[in-house]
Amino acid sequence: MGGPPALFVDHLENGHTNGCLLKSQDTSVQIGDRSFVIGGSHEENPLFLGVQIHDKITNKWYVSSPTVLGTGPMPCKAYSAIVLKQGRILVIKKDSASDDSIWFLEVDSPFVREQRKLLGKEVVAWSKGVRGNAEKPIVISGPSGVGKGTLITMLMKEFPSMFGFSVSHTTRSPRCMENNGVHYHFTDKTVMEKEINDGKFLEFASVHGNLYGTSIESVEVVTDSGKRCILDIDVQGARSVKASSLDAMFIFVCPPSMKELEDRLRARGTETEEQIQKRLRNAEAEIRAGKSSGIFGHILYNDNLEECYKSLKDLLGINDDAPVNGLEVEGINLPKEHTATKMEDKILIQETGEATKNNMIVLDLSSINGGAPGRTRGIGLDTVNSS
Ligand SMILES: Nc1ncnc2c1ncn2[C@@H]1O[C@H](COP(=O)(O)OP(=O)(O)OP(=O)(O)O)[C@@H](O)[C@H]1O
Ligand SMILES: Nc1nc2c(ncn2[C@@H]2O[C@H](COP(=O)(O)O)[C@@H](O)[C@H]2O)c(=O)[nH]1
Repeated sequence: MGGPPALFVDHLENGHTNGCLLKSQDTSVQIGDRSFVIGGSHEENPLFLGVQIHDKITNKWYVSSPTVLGTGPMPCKAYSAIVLKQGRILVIKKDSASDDSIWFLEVDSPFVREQRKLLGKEVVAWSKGVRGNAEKPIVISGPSGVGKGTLITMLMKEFPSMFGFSVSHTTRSPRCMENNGVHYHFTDKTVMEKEINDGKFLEFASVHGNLYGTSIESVEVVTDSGKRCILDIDVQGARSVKASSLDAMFIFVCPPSMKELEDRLRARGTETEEQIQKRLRNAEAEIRAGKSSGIFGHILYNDNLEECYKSLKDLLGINDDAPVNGLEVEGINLPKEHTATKMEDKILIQETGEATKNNMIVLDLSSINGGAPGRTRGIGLDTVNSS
């Protein structure tokens, strides 16, 4: 984005900071002692909308743009920006596609504060606004070899358009039947560590001697396709997700016995004897944590596979009559030219310009949930004729 134009500073110094359009395509909002200027393109990724911060007390711009977490919106002609509670800014893109019009920029939400502490730098996070209440993502954990992957494969095969798998990153080598980008994103430790440091991961953990992690993008890709996202991750990762705002359902899968777990791991034939021993040692601690940590709302025993699969479907509220198709992703169509006004938890969007039909769109934000990393769900939408 380069240095901010003097025009910005003038406007900020003159106090025209709350939702006021600075240039045809730039908007600034003030939260506490800081102004957030939204516009142009991001310093490191020109495909994304830029964000810069101005400190009112020192009257100085932050030297570099904040680290941006999550996939942000692409730049467009103009934006409205409205300050919400909990350090969030609602960003409405003008003249954009219906699946790309509503975004939330978190500048001081609990997630952003935690990430700022963790990464030791200034951070903001984007999440796209989604209409209605999509079903919660599902986190499935359990010791290696218990059958998580088998159960997930069965679910995805039976309901291909209802569920989508969050493809994790890992530093372990691929097994012979595994494909990059399908089973995992296979990567190098140094590359993955850099990406973790850049805030690209929702969670990560060292598991059985390798690094594994769920990128924010992996979850977003599934959510955007309208499918319910499934994460197959270990207990440490589940703990991190529980602490995030993903608002997921947590399921732990137990083996019928340690002997059976060992037999399954051996029969799978994918690990060396040394790796099997390591996985079995870790399994005991994982099962203890799975049962007692309070992370998991549901525990399944995978003894008989068909019975366990049926219990999983019951838990997820699907049975043989369930629709095979996933949810339609409903867009939010906004007039090209409009003004946006906040009234408590509602945003009134009034069409302007010559072709106005006196239609007002009301965005109801009273039930929004989720947020960065991922999507902000639960936006209500109403159209009112104001003539
Ligand atoms: N109920 C079951 N009875 C017998 N064998 C099973 C059962 N469930 C799964 N298996 C077998 O156990 C092996 C391990 O299953 P799977 O690979 O799904 O485990 P996982 O929990 O995903 O392991 P990891 O965490 O290492 O990825 C596979 O060979 C699978 O076919
Ligand atoms: N914390 C995370 N754990 C993950 C992730 N992806 C997989 N896993 C867990 O690792 C073990 C081993 O998997 P394997 O494929 O090597 O057998 C297993 O328990 C998975 O649940 C992740 O992204 N984050």
